[in-house]
Amino acid sequence: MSIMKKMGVLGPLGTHSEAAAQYLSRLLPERPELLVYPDIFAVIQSVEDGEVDSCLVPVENSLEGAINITLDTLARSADLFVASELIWPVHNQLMARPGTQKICRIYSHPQPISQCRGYLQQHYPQAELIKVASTARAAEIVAQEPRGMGAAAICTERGGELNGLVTVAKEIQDNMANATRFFELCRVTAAPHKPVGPAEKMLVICEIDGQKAGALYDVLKEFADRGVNMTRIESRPARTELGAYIFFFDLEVADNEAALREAVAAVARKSKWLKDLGSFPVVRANP
Ligand SMILES: O=C(O)C(=O)Cc1ccccc1
Repeated sequence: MSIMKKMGVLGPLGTHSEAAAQYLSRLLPERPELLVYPDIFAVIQSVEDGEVDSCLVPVENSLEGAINITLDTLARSADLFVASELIWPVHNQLMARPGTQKICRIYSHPQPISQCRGYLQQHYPQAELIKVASTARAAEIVAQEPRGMGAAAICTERGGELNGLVTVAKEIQDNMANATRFFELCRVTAAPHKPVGPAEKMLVICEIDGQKAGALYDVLKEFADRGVNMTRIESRPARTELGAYIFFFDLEVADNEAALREAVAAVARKSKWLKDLGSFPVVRANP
């Protein structure tokens, strides 16, 4: 009998992350059991600690940009690779306890609060916006608040329903093309599962000497000279000193394996350190 694989996600039940993980898990060779954690740092830690075999964490949203906690944790981790990327459409609902009259406090994860900024300014300009660890946690808090306090959550329909909330307004994100990229992360030391498709992208993280003129240009030139297409660049403070930065490069994997390998090796020589987080397939969800 094989032991069931485990996948960590941001909880409690009913988050966008859980919905995305349910979708991805159906495509995997072995469907994992989902385990929920209270914040993204704890989710990634659970893979590093071997409590779970993998995790699914958000990395970037089409309206709001990078999810810094994921990038910072990936930069510091020595032990993880990206097994797949999932592009997940995000639908935000405004939900409250039945009978809620005047909404004056709105809870959610920081990303949906930003994704719905236009709607909130138009309909609830006076409401206090309260950022919590996840959308499902927001629904839980609203369910526990005394009646008549005017609390609402921006959450998934399932997150609200699991907590007895009803929909006040549907699809309140400012742009209907709102999507989030998630990474499925696994431990390098664990046996990898069969990839869900051919490799499309590669993630490389490195620290470049911020004091040297043209240092970033020199690195980008290594990709450009070899015709390697960079699909994303992101930077985060290295957290060592002011002005030191870590760069995240998404590179396209095509029929360019040798060129890609050479470019990454050349960039490694120009970096303080470089980590190859692997080449991975991209799943575009159509739930
Ligand atoms: O809070 C959630 O539901 C999450 O899973 C985090 C999140 C928030 C917004 C977009 C994608 C993931």
